Amino acid sequence: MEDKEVPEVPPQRETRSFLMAREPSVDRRFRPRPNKKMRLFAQIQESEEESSSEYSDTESDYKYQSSEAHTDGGASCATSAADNSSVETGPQVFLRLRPVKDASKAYVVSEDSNVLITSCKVDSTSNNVNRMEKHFGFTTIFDSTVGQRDIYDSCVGPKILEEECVTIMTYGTSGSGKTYTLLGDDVRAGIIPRALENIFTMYKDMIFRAPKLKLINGCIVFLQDDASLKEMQIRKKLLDLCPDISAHYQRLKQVIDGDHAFESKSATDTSVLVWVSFVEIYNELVYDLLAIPPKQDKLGELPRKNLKIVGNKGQVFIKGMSSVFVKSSEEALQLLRLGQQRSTYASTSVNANSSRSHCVFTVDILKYNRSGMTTQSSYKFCDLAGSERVNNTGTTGLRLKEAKNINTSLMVLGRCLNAASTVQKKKNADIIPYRDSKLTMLLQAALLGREKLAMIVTVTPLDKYYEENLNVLNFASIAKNIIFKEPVIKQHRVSYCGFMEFSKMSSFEGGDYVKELEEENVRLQCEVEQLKYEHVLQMQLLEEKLRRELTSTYQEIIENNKKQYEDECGKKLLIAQRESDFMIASQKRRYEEQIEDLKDEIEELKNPRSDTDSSDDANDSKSPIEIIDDDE
Ligand SMILES: Nc1ncnc2c1ncn2[C@@H]1O[C@H](COP(=O)(O)OP(=O)(O)OP(=O)(O)O)[C@@H](O)[C@H]1O
Repeated sequence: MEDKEVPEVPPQRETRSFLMAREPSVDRRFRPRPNKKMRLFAQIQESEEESSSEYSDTESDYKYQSSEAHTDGGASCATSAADNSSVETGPQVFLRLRPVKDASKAYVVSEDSNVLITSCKVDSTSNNVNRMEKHFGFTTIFDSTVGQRDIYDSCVGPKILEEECVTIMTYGTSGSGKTYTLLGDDVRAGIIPRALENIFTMYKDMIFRAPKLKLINGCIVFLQDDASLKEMQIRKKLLDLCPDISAHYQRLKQVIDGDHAFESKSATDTSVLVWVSFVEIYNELVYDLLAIPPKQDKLGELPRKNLKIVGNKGQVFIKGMSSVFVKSSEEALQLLRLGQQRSTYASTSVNANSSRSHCVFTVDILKYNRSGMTTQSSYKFCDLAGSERVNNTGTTGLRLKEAKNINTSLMVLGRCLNAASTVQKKKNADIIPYRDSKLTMLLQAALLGREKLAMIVTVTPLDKYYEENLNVLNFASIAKNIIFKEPVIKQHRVSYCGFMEFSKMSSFEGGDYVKELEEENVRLQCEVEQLKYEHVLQMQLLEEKLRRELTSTYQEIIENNKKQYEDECGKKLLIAQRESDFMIASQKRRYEEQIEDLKDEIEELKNPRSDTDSSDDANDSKSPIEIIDDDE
């Protein structure tokens, strides 16, 4: 059908928009192939040479190092394309359908799982073109029954094994499962935790324990002892800020180990250093999600500094971005969680926990070989914020501003992909407009075909999202049509003359032995540095322990004294109480006696003595006893 409708060389081709469904179908299997494939890289290179200093925000103090040898620890920074292959490559575009109740019948997956056929059965689109049956081709389509393990094995696993520079992005409408695909949940680990586990298992025996090499402003730099120590301190500070995920990590690891059998590499002549960074692009501003907060500021309250994306001679980097040295997948995951806590989420009408920013988590792997060659491979995991309808969803205020920024940057991404896929057709190719948004500036290496690009498109197969899904699918089909004829650079290579001074050594007799000794010396120096650092840490821990012990001893003494004092006081109180009871009792007795006396007195007063006497006399007279007075 397309063969007839699309002329091979259209006289005036309409600029395609990823926002509009393409007419009539976009399945590239049925479309005519251009006779000549584009040499995208060459054209871009040319345009970039002209404009490498044009960025509005590229005031960089970065100096691109030439390929000549540096003597002071610098690199001969010849980014090499030695691993180039001259085959045509393009982005891999996968489709993942989210499991939903009452899935729409408008989406049908072809038997070979490569083509999605859409046709509007219900009246969920106003656009007649959208009602037509359309075919969208993908590298692979994962229906809602496909789990996280298979997604990883198809989309990411092979790329980790190939040790290339890869950008993996998730794209889709809000709530369709982009973040779920990348991160997963407590039990269903996503792509990133699996990739980290894969990387650290693969390089298990090669992981270098001290940060001696670092990617600074796009170049691999050898760190002197003090700089290396500083990196260790930064790393410790950040890890201290991270949430404790040990239980969660153990659960995830168990799941991942059950799902995959990652293999370890054994290369005794290579050391591997792993660094991670995490940024978000929120309202067209770039924020570092792994920045150390200024002192006394709590998490969440830190004043966020907007960072600049800098480009220079094909290298893209974020000026001042934190890159953290990690020794295990757990540490990397801890930092990922920390960044996640700091990134911008909000509740929207379609997702209670919607990402309001584009997040890019990068894992840089630096490999130092005994030969003096250092290579770098990077994995960028990019969680794009969901495209949203803003017109009739009642979105207002900050959410509206966010949604507009998200949609604009996604539109620029669509334009870049469109430019990349059409540039082959025009003699004077359009420059890919990657400078029109922060997102595309950051991802330019992938957009220009210098790094591999894998896109996982997520779709919620419900009737109500039909039109939005068509936009997403059109976007995906544009990406799927890109062909990079120019080879993808698999790894950036750097030779470290200042580090090892191999060139000097090789001219001596027995140079190999000296080389080995020299290398051993560097290794030992690093170990000493590591031990020093661990010693400082141990001292700190010891001091802390001692303080705790002293505190508990003194607390015990204080408690004992208090108890003793209370006992004494109790005794004294008892004695005083007894004394006072005794006093009261004796006083009472005295008063009672006095009362008795007084009563007697009263009695006496009531019955005076005279009466008594007369009565006595009367009694006497009556008495039969006669008193004889002897004296008389
Ligand atoms: N394949 C899936 N299987 C199970 N649950 C899923 C799947 N995809 C998405 N979900 C669930 O759907 C919800 C929304 O997913 P998620 O947050 O990943 O969407 P999103 O595309 O990142 O959205 P936003 O762009 O708004 O951030 C989550 O609760 C997630 O667990």
